[in-house]
Amino acid sequence: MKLDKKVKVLMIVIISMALISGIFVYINKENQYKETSYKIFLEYVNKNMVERVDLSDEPRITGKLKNGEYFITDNPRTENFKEYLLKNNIKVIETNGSLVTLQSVFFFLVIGAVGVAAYFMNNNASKQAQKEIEIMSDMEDIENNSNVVTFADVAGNEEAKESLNELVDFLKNPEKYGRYGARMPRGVLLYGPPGTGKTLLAKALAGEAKVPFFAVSGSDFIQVYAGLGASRIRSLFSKAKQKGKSVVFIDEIDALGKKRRGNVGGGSEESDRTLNALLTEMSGFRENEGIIVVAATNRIDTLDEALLRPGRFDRQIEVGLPDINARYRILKLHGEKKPLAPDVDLKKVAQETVYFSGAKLENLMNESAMMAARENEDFITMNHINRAYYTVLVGEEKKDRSCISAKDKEITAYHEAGHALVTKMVSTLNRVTKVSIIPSTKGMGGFSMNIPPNRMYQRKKDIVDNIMIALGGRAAEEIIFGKENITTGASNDLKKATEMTLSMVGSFGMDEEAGLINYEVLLENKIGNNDELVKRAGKLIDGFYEETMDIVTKNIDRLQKLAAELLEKEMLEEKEINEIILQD
Ligand SMILES: Nc1ncnc2c1ncn2[C@@H]1O[C@H](COP(=O)(O)OP(=O)(O)OP(=O)(O)O)[C@@H](O)[C@H]1O
Ligand SMILES: [Zn+2]
Repeated sequence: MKLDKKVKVLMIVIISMALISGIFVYINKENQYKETSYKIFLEYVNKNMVERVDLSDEPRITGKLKNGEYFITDNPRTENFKEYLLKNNIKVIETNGSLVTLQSVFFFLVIGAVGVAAYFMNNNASKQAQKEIEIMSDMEDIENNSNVVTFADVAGNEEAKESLNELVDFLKNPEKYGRYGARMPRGVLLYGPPGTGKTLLAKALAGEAKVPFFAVSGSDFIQVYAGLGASRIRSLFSKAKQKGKSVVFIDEIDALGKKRRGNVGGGSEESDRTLNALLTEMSGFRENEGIIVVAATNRIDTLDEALLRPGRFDRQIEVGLPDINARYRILKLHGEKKPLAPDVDLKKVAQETVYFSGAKLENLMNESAMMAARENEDFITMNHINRAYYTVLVGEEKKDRSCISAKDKEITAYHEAGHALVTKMVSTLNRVTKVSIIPSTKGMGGFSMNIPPNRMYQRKKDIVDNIMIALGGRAAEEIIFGKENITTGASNDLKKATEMTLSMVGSFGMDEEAGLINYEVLLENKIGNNDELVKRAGKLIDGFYEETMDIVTKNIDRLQKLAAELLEKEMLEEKEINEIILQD
């Protein structure tokens, strides 16, 4: 098929999309469902203000008030919700989906039809067209200064904030820096685990300097219609230049600028072209124009070095997981506008949320608020937070547990008790803050939450301890139920133990027999193979398992007691666990 025909197909698709989304927006405007929190909705019911509710299985439900207004709120999906409504004299209309979902079904049907039509004309064109459409839709919200974010909205991350703060003055008075002949960085790279506030920091930089914020994501550029990625980059920068001073944010930059390793694994031709366009644009604007490009990635080690050269993303700022103080501040920040009960101890919550990112902490506070609202409580209590903690960590509690046999429950109880027991036995400094055998909807049987002491470095002993903790579940299963009856429940534990053992031997030089050689370097340079490493790690892990079995066997009374308590209460708190384990 010739290119001009492809372009025609694309045009048709884009025009029909524009028409359809026009209709869609129009319909939506007509109805104007007012966003209403569930709590307010209940107030409306109590005040006898609700005329009708459209009941469905959807997560959101709609309805009409007696004053003629339409509203939309969360569907509580409780069993007697309908009865509750009827008792309050409200008309209930059962639908197989609210109007809004009907609209979207219609919407998607039409997209589907257009897509299929395009498919018949040309498979490739349709794929690209779909992508184009996605890109079109997110072009619109590129610029977004409606709710200004400032550094006050970012808790913790003090070093990153300080580093970015220097740039605020530059963004405000670029001329001043020009006068002194100072060269400001064009690009800033924020790197660190997901959800640690990188996007938030970039927004805050723009917010503090009171300049516009333009955002795109590297993943939007994957497999774009040939040449489109590059032209999109150019149009993004020309937009930014029009505004003069601004912050351009590129999330997931690794999708664009992956390290090129020979010919394999690296970026495609297309992403190379996009990356080159980005680099050209970055060196294209004058030094003191007042545009700063901020990029974010979860993995700085996979980035193409071309991106990190001077004059590009030469200022690199790590945005790490929050420590206990930062966690406390993040929790406080997200608890500010929420009615917290006096018994809520955010310091304690901060202690128990090791490895939680800012996003997870925000999620924890939000889940707690949702629970309190669902239960029509006046305040968010510690109990809500504890339950939300569970949800954030492993997913919703499975409500219907009738299908879980007594035997499965027993196995889970011994397995988790095994982890907890070994945690406390290998080091008295380890804390076990919760053990649970409540199954989650994500398919998790239970968990044992332990907090290692805060240390900058991990010692060899710490790693070995952690390997044995991971093996504790399987060891308990084998000792109680016998070699033939061990289960698949330990597969995740074995994965962790294997990873730790491999790094111990292959990366950290912590095994005398294997020596100090780093296997990653060898494999990267295609020297030798990893047979030796695998053999040695396998032998070590078997040894650790034997030791773990020893620990569990010697403490079998404690294991029995823990498991019995777990079977009775389903969830044990730190105090209860310590009482059982530390008795003599
Ligand atoms: N330090 C923090 N202070 C306050 N809130 C935070 C912090 N870190 C994360 N959050 C909360 O988490 C949300 C998500 O964070 P954000 O999107 O900035 O993370 P990110 O590092 O860009 O993640 P990703 O790498 O997944 O894109 C924020 O909107 C905010 O509510
Ligand atoms: Zn386990």
